Amino acid sequence: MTLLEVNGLTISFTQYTRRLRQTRVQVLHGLSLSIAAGEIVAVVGSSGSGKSLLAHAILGILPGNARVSGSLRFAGEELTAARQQALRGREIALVPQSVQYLDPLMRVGRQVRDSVRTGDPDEAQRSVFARYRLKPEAARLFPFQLSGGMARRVLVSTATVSGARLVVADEPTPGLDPAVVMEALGQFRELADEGCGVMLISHDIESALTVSDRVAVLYAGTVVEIAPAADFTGSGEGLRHPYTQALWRALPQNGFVPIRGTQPPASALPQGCPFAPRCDRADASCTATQPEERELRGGKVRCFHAS
Ligand SMILES: Nc1ncnc2c1ncn2[C@@H]1O[C@H](COP(=O)(O)OP(=O)(O)OP(=O)(O)O)[C@@H](O)[C@H]1O
Ligand code: NI
Repeated sequence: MTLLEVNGLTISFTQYTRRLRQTRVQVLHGLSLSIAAGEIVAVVGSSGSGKSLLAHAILGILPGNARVSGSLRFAGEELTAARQQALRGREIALVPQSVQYLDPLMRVGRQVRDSVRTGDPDEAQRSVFARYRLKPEAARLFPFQLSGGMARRVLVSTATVSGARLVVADEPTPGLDPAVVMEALGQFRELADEGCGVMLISHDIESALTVSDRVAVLYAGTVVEIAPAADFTGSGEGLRHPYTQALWRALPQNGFVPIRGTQPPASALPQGCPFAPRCDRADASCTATQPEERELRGGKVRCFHAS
């Protein structure tokens, strides 16, 4: 069953120039993806590609100056602002990037109990702490007293007790102990195996692949490819988009081949394909027009040349 459907999501911000003139900068462009119950979809892409904006749009927590178009559907019904508010922290939960999202002045046990939607909050908090190997005494700690690993467990506890059907996990802060990252990923896999849909936002394609079913690759504010995780193998010949292949080949075990150039900023996008300036296969059609998204070999791609 499709839990989440994002269709043609476009987001722009009003910005003021020095002379107080208003300009609009479009930061997400016609972004589409879906997540089924029981599935982990990794959303990967470099800094500034639009991952967090996508998450915030789904949760309905974009800043007030954002203008949004396109459609969001949850369990077959349109996600209006009112419905987002009703479902947030209940059917749709965010696992934020860091403990900074917890209330610094409230003991973490209380914060987890406050997220419980059905049943006895004390019992639910005790059992979720046991499930994630948090000692009962940890409930009395404040966020600043947690180690990185404990913090991740508390954050995932909050989402778990909420009974959410869709979990949107923004990547753990880079620099987190690899063992802690693997543990957090395992917890998301468990939630998906219990029937949740999980959006796993990550910089780190390699670790995300260990638990994901499909991967959506973001570049300069749009999805350039959606691929089954199994396509990330060998020299990447099963992948569809040159950027995805370049990301794959940039990994140490695949030869560390660097990608030349940088992702263009939202305020200075090229007219055609945003990846064209960095792409070996780009020709005149690529620099003239932005490719539409199309289906290819069980995935999706935005590239004229992919076959
Ligand atoms: N409130 C805002 N006003 C204007 N532009 C914004 C705002 N929030 C984000 N942006 C821009 O939107 C783009 C996407 O930002 P986003 O935070 O989604 O990136 P990201 O992929 O999550 O990056 P990171 O990996 O660094 O977290 C960036 O170019 C950013 O500058
Ligand atoms: Ni982000």
